[in-house]
Amino acid sequence: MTEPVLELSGLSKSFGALKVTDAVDLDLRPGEIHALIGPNGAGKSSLIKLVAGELAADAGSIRFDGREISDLDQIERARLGLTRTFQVSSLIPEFSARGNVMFAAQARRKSIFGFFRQVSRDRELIDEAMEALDRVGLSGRAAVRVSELSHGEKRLLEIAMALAMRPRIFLMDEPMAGLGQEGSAKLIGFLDKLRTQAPILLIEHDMDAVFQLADRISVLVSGKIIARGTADEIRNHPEVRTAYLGEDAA
Ligand SMILES: Nc1ncnc2c1ncn2[C@@H]1O[C@H](COP(=O)(O)OP(=O)(O)OP(=O)(O)O)[C@@H](O)[C@H]1O
Repeated sequence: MTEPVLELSGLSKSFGALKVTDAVDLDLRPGEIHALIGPNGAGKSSLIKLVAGELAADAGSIRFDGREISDLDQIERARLGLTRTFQVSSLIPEFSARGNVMFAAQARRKSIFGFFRQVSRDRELIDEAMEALDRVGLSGRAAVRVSELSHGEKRLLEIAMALAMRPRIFLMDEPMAGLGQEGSAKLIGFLDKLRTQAPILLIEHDMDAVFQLADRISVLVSGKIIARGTADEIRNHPEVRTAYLGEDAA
């Protein structure tokens, strides 16, 4: 079997008395989409933050490309290609779509951000940004200010920014949120192709998207993985139907 790119074992994190991550084992293999689902407050975002280095684990290990990375900070992990997809809230509204992607491309080069004027003259960064925008179908909107983009376009821009970071894996926290039917369908098609570039750990509440995309699904409840399997296995899993899918599974 192919070696996992990311491997978590016994990962644990508490906030005071609240165990948000409880001895979690999880891996991500090349080419796959591994979805992490669970009710609100189950600890999904916290798990992604632990992997990205935004939170420090209390116990357990995180191996990336076979290397233990628990001691590395967020920036060091980003340099290895382990980054969380940018959030709409982290976009710079007064800059163009292209300007935002250029920032991401520059961050990858480890420079401290510096002045945007300098960045904007860098031909290579412009080309990289345009290529990433083109991949998500936004090249026609490159010069448009972020504040003038639609919500769906902003979500695609986050992915373009992630692409510019040249990640080894994608960590995505609810990429479908706020997208209409058309936007979701477009993004599902895109993520389906994106997995061949880098595997995706996907947190998503849109179960149609999860069932369409995920090779494996892990179900997190109160910080613990209670089930793992293919879409069919999870759909028919009695404990998952009760704990999470509820009436949707009926
Ligand atoms: N920094 C923090 N300090 C204290 N408690 C926190 C902190 N971050 C998260 N929590 C708590 O940890 C629990 C898990 O939160 P988390 O955001 O990881 O859940 P989630 O599964 O992503 O939820 P949702 O689906 O609603 O986004 C929640 O009860 C939350 O209030």
